[in-house]
Amino acid sequence: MARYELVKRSVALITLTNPPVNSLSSAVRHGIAKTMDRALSDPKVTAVVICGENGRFCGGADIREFAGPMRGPPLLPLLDSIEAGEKPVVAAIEGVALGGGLELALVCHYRIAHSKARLGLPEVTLGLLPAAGGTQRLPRLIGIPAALELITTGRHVSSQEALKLGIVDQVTEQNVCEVAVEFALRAVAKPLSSRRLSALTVPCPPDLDALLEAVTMQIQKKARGMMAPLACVQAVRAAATMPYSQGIKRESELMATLFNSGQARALQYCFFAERTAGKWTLPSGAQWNDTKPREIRSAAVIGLGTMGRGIAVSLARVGISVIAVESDKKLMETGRQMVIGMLERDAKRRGVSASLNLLKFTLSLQDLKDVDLVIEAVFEDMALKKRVFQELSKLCRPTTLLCSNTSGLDVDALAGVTDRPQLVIGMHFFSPAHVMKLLEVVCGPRSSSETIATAMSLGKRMEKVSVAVGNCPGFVGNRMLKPYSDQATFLLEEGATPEQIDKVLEDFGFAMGVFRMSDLAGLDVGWRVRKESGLTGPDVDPKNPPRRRQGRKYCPIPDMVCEQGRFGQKTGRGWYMYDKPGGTNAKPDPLIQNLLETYRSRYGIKPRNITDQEIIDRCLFALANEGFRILEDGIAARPEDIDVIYQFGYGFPRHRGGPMFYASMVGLERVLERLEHYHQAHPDVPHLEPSPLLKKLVACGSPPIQKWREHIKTMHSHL
Ligand SMILES: CCCCCCCCCCCCC[C@H](O)CC(=O)SCCNC(=O)CCNC(=O)[C@H](O)C(C)(C)COP(=O)(O)OP(=O)(O)OC[C@H]1O[C@@H](n2cnc3c(N)ncnc32)[C@H](O)[C@@H]1OP(=O)(O)O
Repeated sequence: MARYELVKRSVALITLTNPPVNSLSSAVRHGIAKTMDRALSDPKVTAVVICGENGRFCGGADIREFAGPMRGPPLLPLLDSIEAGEKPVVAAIEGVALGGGLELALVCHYRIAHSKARLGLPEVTLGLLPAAGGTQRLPRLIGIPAALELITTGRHVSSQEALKLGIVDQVTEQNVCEVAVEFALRAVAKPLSSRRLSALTVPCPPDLDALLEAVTMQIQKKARGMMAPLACVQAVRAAATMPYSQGIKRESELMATLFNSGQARALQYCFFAERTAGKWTLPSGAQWNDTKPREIRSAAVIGLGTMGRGIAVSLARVGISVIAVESDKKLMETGRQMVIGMLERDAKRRGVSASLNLLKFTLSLQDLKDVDLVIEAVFEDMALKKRVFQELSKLCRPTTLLCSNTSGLDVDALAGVTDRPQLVIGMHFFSPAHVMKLLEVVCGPRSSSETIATAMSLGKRMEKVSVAVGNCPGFVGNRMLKPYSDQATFLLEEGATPEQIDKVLEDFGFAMGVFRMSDLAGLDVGWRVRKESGLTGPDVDPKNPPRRRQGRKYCPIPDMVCEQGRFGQKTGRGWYMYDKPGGTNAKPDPLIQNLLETYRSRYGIKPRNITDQEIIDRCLFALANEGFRILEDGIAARPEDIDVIYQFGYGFPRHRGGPMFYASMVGLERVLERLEHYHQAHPDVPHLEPSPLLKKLVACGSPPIQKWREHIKTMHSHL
């Protein structure tokens, strides 16, 4: 796990060998301890270079080890002993030096980085802090303000920025090990005392308290409810105000409070969930690592509404030539200007030139005959989409992939009107598509494995987190949204207000509460869907009992809000009021309060005091319950996929893991008991009836989330 070689007769070259990222597992720590002892005790050795195999210095502590008992040499004393050694040690940083990897580099007396390397202390993103001396050494090296920013955000820096900040001593484009060995030879005669960071005094800004206060306030606003960034601030404060020996104790104490916290577990779960999500398998056995995706050089986007524009930008900025189609000249011109503006702003932010030459705008579908892939993003209307797919099927060459950006319609029905159902797939982007990281890849029963591989790989190329899901109304994300938002509107009937519910959900950590989100998305979208499905509007049978539709409970309040022309932010009124149409500053509206009071008195509902806990339980357990049904229906392959979708598509707080992880943390027995309780109180709400899978898991002793799949295995997969 650490290879030892003697090079240039007197330099010990220690290579970490733990692919893929050379993480500091117990075996690697053991290897470092052994090889360092050998180097320090061999009189032939005058200097040491530490590097990592396969072009990566070190990706930090082995995160998988955090879940079990700690074995092997502890990292902190091991690193302290490297720094204290009497022979110069040089870190040769290639690829990454992250977390414990950078902490290892910081105890080396010199650091040489390759020009393409990235460095950082990302522990905060895992709910932790850099607890192998990072919070004490980095401020001593680069000062409090810069260290505070890097440690509290977990941001990676390029080697060029690291050089400017003073983190590394030299950046090279050559072989970094060879450069480091030469450097080490030159360092042999030089004194080491000034190179031991723990012995340096911290350059302390005069306004330390004001700085720490400002950063704390920023964190409370941006990373609401998260413990780790605040603990990082306290650790850096210790570096500024205490000698190293005390600061390091404070660092360990703060780490101890974070280490076993639910937030750390959730964030580490998210780290692995995100990586697992891309690994799809079909019932046929075809899977992500044995199916070659097609190369996509050219694409077309049909429809230049909000979604189409964002999709066109996402494609063009990764070098794919795009033909954008609109049906009307005026709409096409507006779309063209918007896409060009978005692409230019995006390029400016990234410091690259905008790839405007890759864009073409047209009114004719005929222009699409030679593209590799088409993404349809027209209005959410099945008849219209079918017409488009029929035309595409006639026009495009037989090998062109046909994708739909539908947010919930039947992808297989679209496949059915084409001559190539195996090349049809859903690519469900989230709005705004050039910003949101999530892509649901909706696999129809006839989508071929090559088509799935191509859509997944295209998602990755567009820097999306892509999740393969099965085909059912609403797929995963929007299907789960219904029970969640239904609970919120039922709570309005019973006595809650939109602002109360939103505050509870936002305090839980959601980026936006359900009503604010609905105002942003536009209330008319759901209204149209409800009208089309006969839940509201003129087609509803007047004999239908009030507040019941299709044999179950129905809350007409959202329809009543829409009937008043209140469609959300775009009309300046929705669940809230805004300064103007398009405004974003939501204020409670007395008219909504009146509407709710009138509604309750019309139906004889006596409003009651609803607790925050009830709001959380009913909204989130209904959400997770549908997630269990999605798992048993085989629409998502694993709970991790659902959680990734909710985090990246619906603003679920990452430090809570996602709806399924949250349910597992609360305890499945409690989720089951609460659902049973609420279903008893509302027997006409089927979404509250506990799913068979939830019951089965509880009956099996509530296994950890990573084991749920074993209980779903026998069920049918729709992927
Ligand atoms: C009361 C009790 C008190 C107890 C106190 C206990 C004290 C314990 C003391 C600990 C000392 C602290 C040490 C340190 O401060 C803590 C850390 O270092 S935490 C780790 C910090 N590092 C990171 O966050 C980096 C994470 N990795 C990445 O960002 C990326 O993987 C990468 C390195 C940039 C590479 O990216 P890619 O090339 O895209 O590759 P992947 O991301 O797909 O990864 C490939 C593969 O590797 C797995 N992996 C990556 N990093 C780690 C890791 N650090 N540990 C384990 N595994 C890792 C990843 O999951 C992928 O696996 P695969 O999917 O292929 O199975």
